[in-house]
Amino acid sequence: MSKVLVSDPIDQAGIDILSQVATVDVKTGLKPEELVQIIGEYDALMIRSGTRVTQEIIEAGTQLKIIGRAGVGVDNVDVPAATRKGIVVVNSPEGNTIAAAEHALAMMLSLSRYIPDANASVKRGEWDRKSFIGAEVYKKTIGIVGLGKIGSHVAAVARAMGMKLLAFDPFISTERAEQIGCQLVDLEVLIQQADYITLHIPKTPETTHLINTERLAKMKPNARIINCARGGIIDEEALAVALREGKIAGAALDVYEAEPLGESSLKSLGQQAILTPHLGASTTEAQVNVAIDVAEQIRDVLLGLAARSAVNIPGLSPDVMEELKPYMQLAETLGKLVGQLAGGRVELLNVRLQGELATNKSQPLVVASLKGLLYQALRERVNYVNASIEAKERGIRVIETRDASIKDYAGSLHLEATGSLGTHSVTGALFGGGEIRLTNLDDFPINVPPNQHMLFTLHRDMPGIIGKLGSLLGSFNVNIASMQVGRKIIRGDAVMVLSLDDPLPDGILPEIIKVSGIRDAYTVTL
Ligand SMILES: NC(=O)c1ccc[n+]([C@@H]2O[C@H](COP(=O)([O-])OP(=O)(O)OC[C@H]3O[C@@H](n4cnc5c(N)ncnc54)[C@H](O)[C@@H]3O)[C@@H](O)[C@H]2O)c1
Ligand SMILES: O=C(O)CC[C@@H](O)C(=O)O
Repeated sequence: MSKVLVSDPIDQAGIDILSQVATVDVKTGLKPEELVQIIGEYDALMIRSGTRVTQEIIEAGTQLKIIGRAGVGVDNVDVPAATRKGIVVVNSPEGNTIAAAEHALAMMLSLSRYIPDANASVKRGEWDRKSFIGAEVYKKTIGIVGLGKIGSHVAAVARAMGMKLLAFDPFISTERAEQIGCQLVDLEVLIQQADYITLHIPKTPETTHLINTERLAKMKPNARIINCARGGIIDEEALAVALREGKIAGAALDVYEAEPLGESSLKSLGQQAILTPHLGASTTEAQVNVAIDVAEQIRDVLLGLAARSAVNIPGLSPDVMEELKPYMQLAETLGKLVGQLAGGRVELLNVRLQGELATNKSQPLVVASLKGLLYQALRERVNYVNASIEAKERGIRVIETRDASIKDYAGSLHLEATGSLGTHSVTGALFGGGEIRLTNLDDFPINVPPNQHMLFTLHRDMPGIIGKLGSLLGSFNVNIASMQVGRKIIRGDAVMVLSLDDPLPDGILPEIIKVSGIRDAYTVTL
């Protein structure tokens, strides 16, 4: 019989499902070294946010087939390490949506009416009605940063409470925002106009310290900010200073840069700060939802079936998967690339299967392309199961075409996306050993393997440009790993594709565009 280790507190409903097919050991509060010691016995590991599943634990898990995260965020799992070992990582993308949204709303009302402090004062035996004069949310402006599942539910409730709704989400169409009743605005506008700012975004390099000293300084003095998303999106030190100096009126946090929250200047603040210990998902309903959702997937995988919400491996039957896997990776890579070239707000994605590939089933490749396209917005929350629904909800129109007559390579995949930066296209094929090659960019022939950090320029094919760009990158200490020019005619328009060893530093892109002959430049992280 299979063995499952449950290393965080999980609702009994989940344990009951696992027990149908496995021996279940519940061992919570294990130290990392203890987990490393015992994980080798188990076929599956089920966790919440308390267990950090590091590469070391994954390496020691020689029998592991699946890691189940009873919740949304898989930021406590080394997903690339699990993927390398063929371990499926599953989550529950929606099980705690309502719980987290309601916690954010509860925080907003608690901040407005000083409920935690008023409650404490009565319990101390006081009857102080003067110190807790609150503010109404009715007719106030709420600024929602991140209009995904949780942000949308917050919007619906806030709207019903008579609030004016602003939202910032660079990956959501204006139409979708309007459907939800939100006016889509720039982050800076939201920051300056909102009375309440609530964050519902993933933590990514772009969102880390999104709320910093400068942005806090631009908020209204009566502004109140709520973070029930991820710690580190707000710079906690900067927030404590802004609250202490009265630059903003209040903050409610459920998540922290380091959890549990240790020494922190936030703790010494008065009623303008409300702190909860990562309780967003802590409702009976949400815990039952996520436990069932994830336990069912662990059970299915242990029975040899597909998982419905795998973060890293699609829920296709093994034979289809085996055949399509290299092309799925190609599609995902091209999706990531074209999504960034077209700008976040993609409206249209055209997926064309070419040559021999045209005879294949297109649906898995379309899904993989969408998963890549949405990765920047949704990170680990987008998977092969929800990619199509997420795209639909974001108003992304998908067109699938096939052209068996295009035979530049045995089989190739062409993606064209239209977004806020215009229309861009990229084609890719698989070379010997399944190696991915980018073979065309915006109709210019190229032949380059994808790289984690890439720079693309559109320029006039004339002497000196390559040298100038190389020197400029050198002056910013950026090392070029490889460079290729694609052109249709000599001294006409051309594209340059550079693979870089390092990410491009902030502020360099405008400098690149200033180089005489360069018309446009795009940076991409794969
Ligand atoms: N406190 C808790 O216990 C708890 C519980 C559940 C979820 N969460 C967290 O809440 C957050 C939102 O979850 P969700 O289920 O709504 O996710 P979601 O994927 O449905 O929505 C996230 C939204 O953020 C947008 N986004 C991405 N990058 C952005 C950026 N740079 N600027 C603005 N918007 C951006 C995306 O387009 C998307 O619409 C996540 O961080 C999740 O981990 C916390
Ligand atoms: O397990 C928890 O309670 C945290 C849940 C939440 O942060 C999530 O990512 O789903």
